[in-house]
Amino acid sequence: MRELFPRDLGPQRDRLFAALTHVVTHLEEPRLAHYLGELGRDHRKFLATPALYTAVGASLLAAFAHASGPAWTIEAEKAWTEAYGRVAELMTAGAAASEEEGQPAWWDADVVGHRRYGDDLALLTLRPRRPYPYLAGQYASVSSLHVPRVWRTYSLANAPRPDGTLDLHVSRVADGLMSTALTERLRVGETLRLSTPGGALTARTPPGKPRTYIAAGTGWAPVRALLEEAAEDEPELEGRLFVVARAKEYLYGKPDAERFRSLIPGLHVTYITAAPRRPRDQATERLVQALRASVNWPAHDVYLAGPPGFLGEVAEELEELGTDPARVFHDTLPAVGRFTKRPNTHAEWLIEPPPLHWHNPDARAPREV
Ligand SMILES: NC(=O)C1=CN([C@@H]2O[C@H](COP(=O)(O)OP(=O)(O)OC[C@H]3O[C@@H](n4cnc5c(N)ncnc54)[C@H](O)[C@@H]3O)[C@@H](O)[C@H]2O)C=CC1
Repeated sequence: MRELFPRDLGPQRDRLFAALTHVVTHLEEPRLAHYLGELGRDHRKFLATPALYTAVGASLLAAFAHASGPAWTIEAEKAWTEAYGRVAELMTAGAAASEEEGQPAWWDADVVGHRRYGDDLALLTLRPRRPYPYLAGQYASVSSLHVPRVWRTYSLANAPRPDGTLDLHVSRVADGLMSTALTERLRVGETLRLSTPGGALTARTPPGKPRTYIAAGTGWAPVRALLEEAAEDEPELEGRLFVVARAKEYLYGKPDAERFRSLIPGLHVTYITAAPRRPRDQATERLVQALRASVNWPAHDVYLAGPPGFLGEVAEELEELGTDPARVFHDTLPAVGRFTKRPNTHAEWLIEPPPLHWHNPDARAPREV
C-alpha cells in the first residue's frame, strides 16, 4: 500500500493518530457513525477498497500488540478488534452509498484561469468535466500531479454558476508543497482532481435576521461565495462585512466587496489592514477594536473565515461582546505554515493536541445550529 501515500509520511502519521483519537473520544456520540460514513466517502479518492481496510486493520492491531507489550491484554485486543471492525464497516458503507448514488470517487477539473496577485496569492478558475454539486461556503479537497498523492482543502470562492466553473484562492504557505505548486507552477490547461465537497459554513440565517461576515486573508473565498449567493437570494438583508488583510496590497477582494455593497444596500463594509511596516497580526488588533465599536451583537449571526489562530481569537472576542456562541459559524482548519507547532512525541500530542492536519469532513461544521 506504500504507493498510495505521499513521500512524506509524517502528516499521515498525525492524521491516522488524530482519526483514531477522534474515534476513541467520540465513541458515545451518535454522530460518530455519520462522521465515519463521510470519511469513507472521502476515502474513495484514495482508492480504498474493502480488502485494504482488512489489511490495514490487521497491521494496526499487530502494531498495537507490538508497541503495547504486556498492556495488550485479551480484553484490549477484543475491544480494538471490534472497534476497528465497526469503523471499517461504517467507512465502507459510506463509500458504497456514495457509489450507489452515482457519485464519482473524484472530479477531474481543467484549469481555465490562473491569476497571480503579488508573490503569494493565486486565483484559480477550474472547469470540472462533470457537474460538481456543492453549496456556497463549502470547500473541496484538491490534488495535483505536481505533488502526487497529496490532498489539501481549499474553499470554493463562488456560488454555483450556470457554466459550472469554480474559483479557488490560494495563498502560498512557506514550505507548503501544494500551495507553492498551485501558485507558482500550475498552468492553464492542466488538470486538478477534486474530491467530494465538504464543510458546513453555509448560509443558515433565517430571513430578516441580521448577520456579520468576517474574512481574513483568503478566508475571503467562502465569504465571497456566501455573499454572491445572498446577493441573488436575499439582497434586502441587513448586515456588515469586515474584510481583513495583512496589508493594503493583499486586499484582493475589494473590487468584489464593492460590487456586493452595491447589490446589497443593507450591507455595511469595512476594510482592515495592518498599518504600513507593522506586523500582519496588527490587522487583527484593529479588527477587534472595530468589532468592539459595533453594536447589537446578540442579534447577529456571524460567519467567520480565516487563519486558524485568527478564528480562535475572533470567536472568543465575539462571545465576550455578547454574540451567541452557537450563532458563530466557522470551520475548524488545520494550522499551516508559521503557526504549525508539530508535537514530536505522543505524550506531547496528548497534553497539547495540535490542530488537526487532515481532511475531516465534520471539522468545518458550525459548533451548534
Ligand atoms: N473557511 C475558512 O475559514 C478559510 C480559511 N482559510 C485560511 O486562511 C488562511 C489564509 O492565509 P492568508 O491569506 O495567507 O492570511 P494571512 O496570513 O495574510 O492573514 C490574514 C490576517 O489574519 C490575521 N491572522 C493571521 N494569523 C493570525 C493569528 N495566529 N492570530 C490572529 N490573527 C491572525 C492577521 O490579521 C492577518 O493580517 C489559511 O490559514 C487558510 O487555511 C482560507 C480559506 C477559507
